[in-house]
Amino acid sequence: MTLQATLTRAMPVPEPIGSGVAATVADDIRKAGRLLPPKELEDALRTAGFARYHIHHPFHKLMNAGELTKGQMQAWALNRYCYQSAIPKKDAIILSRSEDPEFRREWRKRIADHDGEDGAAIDGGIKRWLKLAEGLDLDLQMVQSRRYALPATRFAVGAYIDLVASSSILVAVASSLTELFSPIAIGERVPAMLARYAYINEDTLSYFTPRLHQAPRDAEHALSLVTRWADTPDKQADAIEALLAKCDILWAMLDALHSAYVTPGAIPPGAFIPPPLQE
Ligand SMILES: O=C(O)c1cc(C(=O)O)c2c(n1)C(=O)C(=O)c1cc(C(=O)O)[nH]c1-2
Repeated sequence: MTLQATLTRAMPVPEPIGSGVAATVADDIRKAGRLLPPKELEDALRTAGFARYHIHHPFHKLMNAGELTKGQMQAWALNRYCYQSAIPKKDAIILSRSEDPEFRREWRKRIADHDGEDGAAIDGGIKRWLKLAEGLDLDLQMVQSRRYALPATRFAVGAYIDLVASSSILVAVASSLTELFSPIAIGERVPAMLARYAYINEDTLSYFTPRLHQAPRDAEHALSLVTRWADTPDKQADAIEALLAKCDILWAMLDALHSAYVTPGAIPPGAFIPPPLQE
């Protein structure tokens, strides 16, 4: 099935809700000291997380509206490579923190998804992301060096690594729950990119095809663990706050892109400079 066909069967997009709800739900749980039943915790995570998800960011809205220049699209791909390449490292940290072989067996699939398998015979997400970068005419060595990423991108990615390394394993796992929403983001982004940017084709976007089944598989696993492990009101609040912290990390990366590449004259010294006259 083509990527486009897969996406036409994608899930409906929920309406965003006020972010005030997201900000207070963890506090309310802590204050009330009432343990939510698993289904209510799941609903709270979904509602609070989606309200703060990067799908609502102005940079994503510009992208989906077909309003990014090619240089801005390149900046997005180059910066997001930093995130993509850090994902298997943060998953290795999470693996290393568990004593449970069953947990590790399931979680290590995430590393294979990004690093590839069978001596790289099966491409992983990192290689597929580079294919996207190549399709956007970026120099791959420049992308892989990560040297030209924005300072805030590097700080945001570092914050994700620090979060999973320094918190409880519950918080580390809960922080991955933005994956509940990534199929919605991909479902909007891919058809928009194919329709609105002449230089982008399905081959360039092949990164996203496996994500449409990997992300729901991973999110369901993480959600079942979080709803089981969060067995006190404080742990439930910790899980919600972890998801919101991760939303902030994703949001900060897009803030950085918007500030550097949409505002004229704001590219930080040393960061990627789009070639002139690219539209
Ligand atoms: O395209 C997106 O909007 C998007 C979002 C996210 C996310 O929400 O964290 C991930 C991805 N993609 C993705 O491709 C991916 O591999 C991934 C791993 C993780 C994670 O936190 O473990 N998030 C995401």
